[in-house]
Amino acid sequence: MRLDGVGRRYGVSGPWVLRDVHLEVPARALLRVEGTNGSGKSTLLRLFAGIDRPSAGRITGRPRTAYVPERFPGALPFTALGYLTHLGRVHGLRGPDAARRAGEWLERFGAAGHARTPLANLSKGTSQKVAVAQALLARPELLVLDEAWTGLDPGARDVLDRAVAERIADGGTVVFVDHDPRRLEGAADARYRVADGRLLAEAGGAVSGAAVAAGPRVIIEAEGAPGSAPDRLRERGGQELPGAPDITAGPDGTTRLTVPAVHSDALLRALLTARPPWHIRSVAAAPSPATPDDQRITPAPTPNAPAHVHPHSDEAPLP
Ligand SMILES: Nc1ncnc2c1ncn2[C@@H]1O[C@H](COP(=O)(O)OP(=O)(O)OP(=O)(O)O)[C@@H](O)[C@H]1O
Repeated sequence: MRLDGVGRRYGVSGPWVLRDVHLEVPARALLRVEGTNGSGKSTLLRLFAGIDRPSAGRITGRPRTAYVPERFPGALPFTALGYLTHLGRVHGLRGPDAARRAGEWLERFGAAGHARTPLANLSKGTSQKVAVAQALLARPELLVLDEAWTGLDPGARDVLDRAVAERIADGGTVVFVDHDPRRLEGAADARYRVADGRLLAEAGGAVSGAAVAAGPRVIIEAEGAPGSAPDRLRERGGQELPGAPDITAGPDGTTRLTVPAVHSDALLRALLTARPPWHIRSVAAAPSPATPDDQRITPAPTPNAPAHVHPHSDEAPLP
């Protein structure tokens, strides 16, 4: 998708909230948008999402897009499952597929018990789970998240982190706004700031998703507790873990997970906080043509976390 000279103002003579935005949105990338309150982030995300039109310039090459708005219209006359099934059909899924995926996402977010609850009666957090699930249902090529983590419990926040990694591993692009600087910290391929109506590229971003995939990689050797068998992880191709690691058998019964370096912290966190937790044996830079030696960069346990972490009871188990 491409934005050429895009501007937006509300009303014919209102002030320009955004002006002269030029951006090529790459495939397979995570883009972060920052800015102070009222700077125009949500305005930009609504344009990305295709639910608003620019007042100037044009947007071309729109992929299949889904959007989690900053405020979810919760008073619609549906149950949670009915709403998600309906949205699945709107996104082009066949009836039975829509209902199945709707149920799976409610389950994944720990909200299956509210499948038959009317949207208007859901708690704020459960309502937010439904808002996020509707966007993930149809595996969009472009996923637009406007403060989508707000109100989610820690387990659901992890599920969303993993879903973001899955979309990117699947070749998609995710654009997100979040006021917490730790959200997906270090994982964004590019960072932008909206200020004074302009979209500015921040230093440290602007690396393409393809560059992340081809860039430095980290090998984690970990030992799974019974019940988190490596085979099950491998069957799923690691798609539900941060960074969608390649998973193979390591030495001495360990599991070897190879992941782009930018996702390694998130992956370590997911392993250490799994129920039951994984034991990290080693973390090493993957050999590359430039650095042929497999340099051990940290022995087990990792310096920032004990080898065994007793996970918070809200943490989601690994698949
Ligand atoms: N529908 C609208 N009609 C008129 N003005 C609007 C409308 N939507 C947004 N604005 C104005 O556009 C400006 C940018 O708003 P926007 O919601 O995009 O900011 P934001 O960066 O997302 O803010 P926040 O961090 O508080 O969510 C604000 O001055 C806001 O009042």
